[in-house]
Amino acid sequence: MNDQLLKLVSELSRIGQDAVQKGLALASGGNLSVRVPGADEFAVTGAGTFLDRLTVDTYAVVDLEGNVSDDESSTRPSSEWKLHQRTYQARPDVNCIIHLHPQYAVLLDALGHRVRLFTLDHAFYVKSIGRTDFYPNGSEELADTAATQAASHNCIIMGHHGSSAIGPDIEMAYRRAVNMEQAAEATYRALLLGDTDSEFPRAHWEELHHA
Ligand SMILES: C[C@H](O)[C@@H](O)[C@@H](O)C(=O)COP(=O)(O)O
Repeated sequence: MNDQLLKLVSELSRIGQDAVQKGLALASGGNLSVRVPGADEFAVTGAGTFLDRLTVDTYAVVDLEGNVSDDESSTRPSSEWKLHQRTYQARPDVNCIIHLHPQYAVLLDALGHRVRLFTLDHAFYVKSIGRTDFYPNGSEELADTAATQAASHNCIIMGHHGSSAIGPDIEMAYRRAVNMEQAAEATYRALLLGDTDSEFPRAHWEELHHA
């Protein structure tokens, strides 16, 4: 791993810790990846790794063709490496992918409810949410469907499974991931209160995204 990628990996490892503290992934659930902007390879967490126990040795380096670099360590890449690879192929502007298991977002989606955006930050960071049906982890179908959704959404709910949040850098991808789950929790509470349609005012939507 070159120095630039090493620096990004240590920043990403801190995000993994935070995500676990927030309950967005349990045990070895979830996987994270990052690349140096413009690079044709990315570092992805290893299969079965706990996101709050990441070190440089728990990452694998994979190129955009799917070749795993074997000169660094014997770490096997996440079972979801194709999800990361296909998303980077679909979005050259994206340099970080955060796959977590946020419970409110997944539950609402499984029950057929749309996650609504209520606050300025939900609307600004999340903007829109794509979704996929359930496909097994590591499958071509999951990787391809999520990458197709990523062409028009920065946040995706993977049915009965988890989420994928993407961004030009680690901070933006994580802001999107946590705001999507906060919006999902707010939607859940709104439904408990009997509200089925409130959300961030459309009148302010345009100015928000063209500011
Ligand atoms: C069954 C896995 O936990 C699945 O949910 C996968 O998507 C995941 O989050 C972690 O898989 P890896 O440890 O292979 O990254």
